Amino acid sequence: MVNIALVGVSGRMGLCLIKAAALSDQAELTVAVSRAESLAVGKDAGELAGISTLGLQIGSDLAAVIDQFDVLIDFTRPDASMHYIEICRQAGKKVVIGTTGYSVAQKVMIAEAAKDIPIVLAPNFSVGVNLSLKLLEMAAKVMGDYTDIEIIEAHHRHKIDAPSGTALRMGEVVASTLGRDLKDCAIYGREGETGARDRKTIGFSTIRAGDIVGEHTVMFADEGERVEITHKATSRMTFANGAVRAAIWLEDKAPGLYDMQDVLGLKNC
Ligand SMILES: NC(=O)C1=CN([C@@H]2O[C@H](COP(=O)(O)OP(=O)(O)OC[C@H]3O[C@@H](n4cnc5c(N)ncnc54)[C@H](OP(=O)(O)O)[C@@H]3O)[C@@H](O)[C@H]2O)C=CC1
Ligand SMILES: O=C(O)C1=N[C@H](C(=O)O)C[C@H](O)C1
Repeated sequence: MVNIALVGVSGRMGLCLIKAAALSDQAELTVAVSRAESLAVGKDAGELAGISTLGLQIGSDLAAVIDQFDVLIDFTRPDASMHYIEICRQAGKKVVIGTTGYSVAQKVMIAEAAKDIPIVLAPNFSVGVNLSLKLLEMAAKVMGDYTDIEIIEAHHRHKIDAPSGTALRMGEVVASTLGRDLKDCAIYGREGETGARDRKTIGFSTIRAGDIVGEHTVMFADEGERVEITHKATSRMTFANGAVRAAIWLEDKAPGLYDMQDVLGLKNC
């Protein structure tokens, strides 16, 4: 049994993660933490998530309960997450990170922490998106050099980062398959007199509307035909179940930086 700690429990993902951990027969939720100012502190984690009482009171200090878990799952905000990761690094605890929107410097700090502890970092924990990343490699190999590549993503109105972490990862996978660097070829939106399209660019378009859980399409467009690879998430439980699966997978892993492709065994497919 893997003992799991959750931070950011009152967030959209936090609430789903409480349910996913409670439903798992290989994991147990032993720690639930919110920001000190959160109204969730002191409540029962199960009641907060709208399931049965779990007998687990939500706290506000991860370091104080460091001996009570094996793996931390973090779906919060970049700055908060760096704080939680550092606490785990110092205590030798494993971490699953779903937070997106990190700066380049923050990503370097996560890679540094992974020299001391095992970390799974993934912008998307759904099986379908990780399968899509493999399909994108194939599509890029077959059509990428002669098609226009566009990535379109749609999310709910509360999302604070853009493009989504998943869209950026899709762009990185396509760019690296084609021997390009996403930094040099990404176009983040267009306006005004843009000129004709440069074939080597990868375009990103972002929609923020209503309660869309998460939708991604990558288009490989030629004259006369186009291929579109699309993933649509309709429930956040798909991400939460994937994160709990990653936490269980981490149990016997050595320090290092892993992703959901490692967890699903898709790396060498
Ligand atoms: N990898 C994946 O599969 C997925 C990743 N995500 C990512 O997970 C992250 C969280 O998403 P979501 O649950 O929708 O976001 P929410 O805004 O609903 O939740 C974030 C939670 O983080 C906690 N938090 C800690 N510090 C801060 C802070 N300084 N400001 C605000 N909140 C803080 C809060 O919980 P509390 O008060 O309890 O501490 C808050 O509720 C995002 O980066 C999102 O992109 C989302 C879905 C899937
Ligand atoms: O904020 C979200 O909601 C989501 N964020 C992740 C991302 O940025 O890719 C994954 C998912 O699409 C939902």
